[in-house]
Amino acid sequence: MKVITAKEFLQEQRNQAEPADASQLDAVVGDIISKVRCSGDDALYSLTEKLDGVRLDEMIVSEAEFVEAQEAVSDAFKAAIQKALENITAFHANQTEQSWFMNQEGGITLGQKVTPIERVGVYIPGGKASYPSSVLMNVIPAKLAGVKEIVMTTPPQPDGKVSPYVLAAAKEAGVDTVYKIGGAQAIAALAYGTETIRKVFKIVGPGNAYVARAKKWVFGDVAIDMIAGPSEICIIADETARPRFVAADLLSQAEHDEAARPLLITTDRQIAEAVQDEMSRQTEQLKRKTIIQESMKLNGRIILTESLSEAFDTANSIAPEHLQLMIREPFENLAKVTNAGAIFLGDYSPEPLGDYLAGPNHTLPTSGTAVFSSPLGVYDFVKKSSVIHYSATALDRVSRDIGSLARAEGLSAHANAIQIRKDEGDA
Ligand SMILES: NC(=O)c1ccc[n+]([C@@H]2O[C@H](COP(=O)([O-])OP(=O)(O)OC[C@H]3O[C@@H](n4cnc5c(N)ncnc54)[C@H](O)[C@@H]3O)[C@@H](O)[C@H]2O)c1
Ligand SMILES: N[C@H](CO)Cc1c[nH]c[nH+]1
Ligand SMILES: [Zn+2]
Repeated sequence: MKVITAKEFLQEQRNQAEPADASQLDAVVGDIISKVRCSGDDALYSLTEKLDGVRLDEMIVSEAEFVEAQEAVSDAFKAAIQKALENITAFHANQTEQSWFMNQEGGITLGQKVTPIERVGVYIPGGKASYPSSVLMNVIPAKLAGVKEIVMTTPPQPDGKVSPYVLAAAKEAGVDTVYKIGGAQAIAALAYGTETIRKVFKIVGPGNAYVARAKKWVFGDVAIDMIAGPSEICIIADETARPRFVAADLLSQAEHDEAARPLLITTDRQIAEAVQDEMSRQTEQLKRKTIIQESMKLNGRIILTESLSEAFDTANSIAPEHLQLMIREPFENLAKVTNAGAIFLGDYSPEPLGDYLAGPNHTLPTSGTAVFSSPLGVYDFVKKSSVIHYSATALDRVSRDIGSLARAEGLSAHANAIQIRKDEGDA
């Protein structure tokens, strides 16, 4: 990976404008969305044949396919899914919100009513790898929020089936229906509906550039969780960090995608060199070597800083999806982190722990959006309504003020709705 100073890195970031292929991506995604809107299921079948190389007879996963999947996965996998499900449920249970009401003198009741979104669509990526863990991370908070119907869509494998791991996780998590459709076409189907796929009210879940662009496109017609970009990891390491661990953790995210971004920020040149060596050595042993090497070359950086404080400033300006603190006193320095999707403290809290099993969500803000957004949670699956009740006496007490405000805005019908009640009370 390229070694640069913090100053050079920040300059490099500023120079990075919109990627050159953005308008081409827009054209491809726009075309897919309009095909799905115009031709519904027919478009889904033909796009799946063209883009995934699979001629589907049926897009809904059948009960027999679920049974086949349960039989295909090992007991060890089932046990691991159970453990992950328990931990994710326990963590997210803390996020549930109740409706609340407050009473004020004179017959006033005010409140906030929390209602689950009725129907949600979950996209699970499936192009380069299959992600049963993402099924749990996206479905469990929706279940805890009380969403009535959860549908899932994911690309078919070359044999026309969905990964048995993904199906087994979907069954465990309580997904209602699974569709074998991927990419922008799946997002369009969830957003606008087709003969088979019913329109949902919110779409959640990560995906590649086509999926992300499609979510941006349909936003407004339907709600979305976020625009999730390629995976990112940023590690702050001081001289106490263990190069073998640092290298392994950087590689763990580099293997997702050529566009993944592994970043190391360190105050120590020797650590930088040792991590470089370790990364080259460990990469040789890994299955997804080509993807890893490409990601390290394109987006991997080792950033040298003068001090730990400069390291934190740099990390905060990156606002990474995952931030690992592999420094002498991680807890004591936690307050210095202002922008990060998830923060991992110490040598024994590697990022994959959070990806699979610790409990917090792994769907996190990427591409710097941690400056304004949060991990996926139960709060993403509810909406709130304000509740207002005034008695006749309570309304009478404020009628003059409302009248003044309404007249100031030139809205006499507003004033009238108040005055008419006052007149009746006075009569
Ligand atoms: N943030 C998270 O929580 C999280 C979790 C898992 C994966 N990820 C990320 O999700 C991404 C998954 O990407 P993926 O590609 O493996 O799976 P994907 O399911 O997102 O994309 C595959 C689909 O892309 C479409 N596609 C491929 N080439 C196309 C083309 N030329 N034109 C139009 N459409 C095309 C196809 O329809 C295909 O079904 C990775 O970047 C990974 O890092 C993120
Ligand atoms: N690290 C990914 C999010 O950036 C999530 C994931 C799923 N499986 C493995 N990793
Ligand atoms: Zn990961």
